[in-house]
Amino acid sequence: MKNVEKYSRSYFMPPVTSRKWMEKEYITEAPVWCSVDLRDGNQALVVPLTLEEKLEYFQLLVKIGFKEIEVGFPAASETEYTFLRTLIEQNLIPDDVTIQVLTQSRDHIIEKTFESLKGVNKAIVHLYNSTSLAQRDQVFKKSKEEIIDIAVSGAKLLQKYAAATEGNFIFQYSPESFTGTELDFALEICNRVLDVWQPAADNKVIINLPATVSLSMPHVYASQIEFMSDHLNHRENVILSIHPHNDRGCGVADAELAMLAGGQRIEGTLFGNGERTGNVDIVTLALNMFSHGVDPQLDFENTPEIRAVYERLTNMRVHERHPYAGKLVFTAFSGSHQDAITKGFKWREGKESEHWKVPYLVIDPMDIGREYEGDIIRINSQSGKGGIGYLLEQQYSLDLPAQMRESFGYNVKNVSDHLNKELMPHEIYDIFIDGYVNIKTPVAFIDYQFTKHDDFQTVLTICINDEVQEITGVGNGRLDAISNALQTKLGISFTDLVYKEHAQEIGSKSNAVSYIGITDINGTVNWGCGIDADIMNSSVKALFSAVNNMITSLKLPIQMDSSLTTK
Ligand SMILES: CC(=O)SCCNC(=O)CCNC(=O)[C@H](O)C(C)(C)COP(=O)(O)OP(=O)(O)OC[C@H]1O[C@@H](n2cnc3c(N)ncnc32)[C@H](O)[C@@H]1OP(=O)(O)O
Ligand SMILES: CC(C)C(=O)C(=O)O
Repeated sequence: MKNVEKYSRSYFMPPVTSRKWMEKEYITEAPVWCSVDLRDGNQALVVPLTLEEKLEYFQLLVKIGFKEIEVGFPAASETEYTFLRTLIEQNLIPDDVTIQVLTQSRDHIIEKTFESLKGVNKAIVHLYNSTSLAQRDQVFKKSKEEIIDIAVSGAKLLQKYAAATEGNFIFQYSPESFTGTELDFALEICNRVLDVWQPAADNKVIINLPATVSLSMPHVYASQIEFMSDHLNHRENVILSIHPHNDRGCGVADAELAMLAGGQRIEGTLFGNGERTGNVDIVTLALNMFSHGVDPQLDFENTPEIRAVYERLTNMRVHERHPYAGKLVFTAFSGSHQDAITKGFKWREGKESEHWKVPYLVIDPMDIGREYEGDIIRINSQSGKGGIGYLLEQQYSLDLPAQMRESFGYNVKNVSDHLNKELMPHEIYDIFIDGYVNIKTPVAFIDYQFTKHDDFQTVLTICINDEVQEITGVGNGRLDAISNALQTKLGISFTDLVYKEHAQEIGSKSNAVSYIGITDINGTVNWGCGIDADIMNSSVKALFSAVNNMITSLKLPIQMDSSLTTK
């Protein structure tokens, strides 16, 4: 790459080693979740949400189970202000939900923020100012002490306005651009704010350490969080919150490691909407926990519905590969994956109380509102017999013999390859019906009669080229008698009959399904299937289908025996 010398690492390692988080294996309990969809998410949209959209989105967040929701930046615009007033005046905030509002450290903005909160029962007031070296030098052009003054004066203003406003207020401070801030300075500014607020057991304060811009690998952020957690004043009365963004594609990893490192609360959004590459995705974080058997305390049992509401309101799209929620994330097109998944499902039958272990599926898609049909096995030229057979079985109650699945699987793949498209279940069904079921050309089955002495004797009525004929045969069973009649009278030969049958229940209809494979003179197995209300008819139709497929594929001339009688 040209210009690589332009870049270097612009984050700060903690002055002392902070790596205890490494010894922990996984997250054992849900953090306090705070949705910032309506603030950080909203401020990143091409067109921010309208009042009505914000109200609907708020209801969605409440339904999912968020107990803390940052509802906006009330001093930012009339919509933001009116939204908050609507929530309060129309009593739309459930008792167990605390709303949060964001403010800069400027007197008139804080004043307006408290004005917007009048009548609220309880709220978190979130104060921020930027602390990074880059912002101090380039944006604020202020010394460290002057930046601390902004934070401390804001902290005092929050106290002043809170004292003059009815309601319970929890204070939160964010050293914005924390990840670009020297750790000892970040610690100093947070401690100076804490010293103003004097948190207590019944008056805890939130310190939120954002990866406003993600600048490092996740282990660095985790060490930064652990350092802060270990050194903050009043730590026992501080709720340590984290707020990762996704600039390096590591938002989820940042959040997970930071939780191991002492983060008790997470600010993020649904599907990772938010500034630039977005905030951390709470759906992924919560379902990652769920996949480890830890209850995330949020309800994502219907992700397709949540995704639909989110997409409609934000006008953003959830990517097909988005963890858990993307349209294709549980879908296997490839043969070996389909084979393992379908075998995994079979293996699990009767063992539903055991932990989930189906290969390739981190969780059971059904647990989050996905469907087995259409969501898991889909067919194209990369697919194999396992998946194709599974679809026929699940959707059409057709349980092909193993060897037939293989042969049919190659046929279906070829069709998909030549058409260069995915095949829907009904198309696969049509290929099966057209190619294997009750095949009537060149030889159509019409009727049979049997008599039994030592052997079975049959008089078989068939039709070739619109001519109805009767032929006879003898065998040690009914099917054997028919098979012999066809071979001797039509001048064809085959061996090794493979046979399978089962009942097919579709709706109120019940049919017998038979599958027959015959081996031709070249050693190739030719398959046929018969479907009929009567089981014997289904077997005979299966045999005729297999024979017809063999005649067609070998281009055999049918030689009628002179002893045939024409009806
Ligand atoms: C990382 C984040 O997501 S932080 C949240 C960002 N979100 C938003 O900004 C969305 C809502 N914001 C707004 O609508 C507007 O910015 C308002 C209404 C808050 C303020 O508007 P304005 O005063 O017109 O403009 P603006 O935000 O550009 O103000 C910049 C000024 O505030 C100062 N400033 C910026 N942030 C802060 C802060 N947190 N505390 C104190 N001062 C600040 C800047 O240094 C600058 O000062 P200057 O005028 O002396 O140069
Ligand atoms: C206001 C702060 C927490 C923020 O949104 C960020 O730093 O990304």
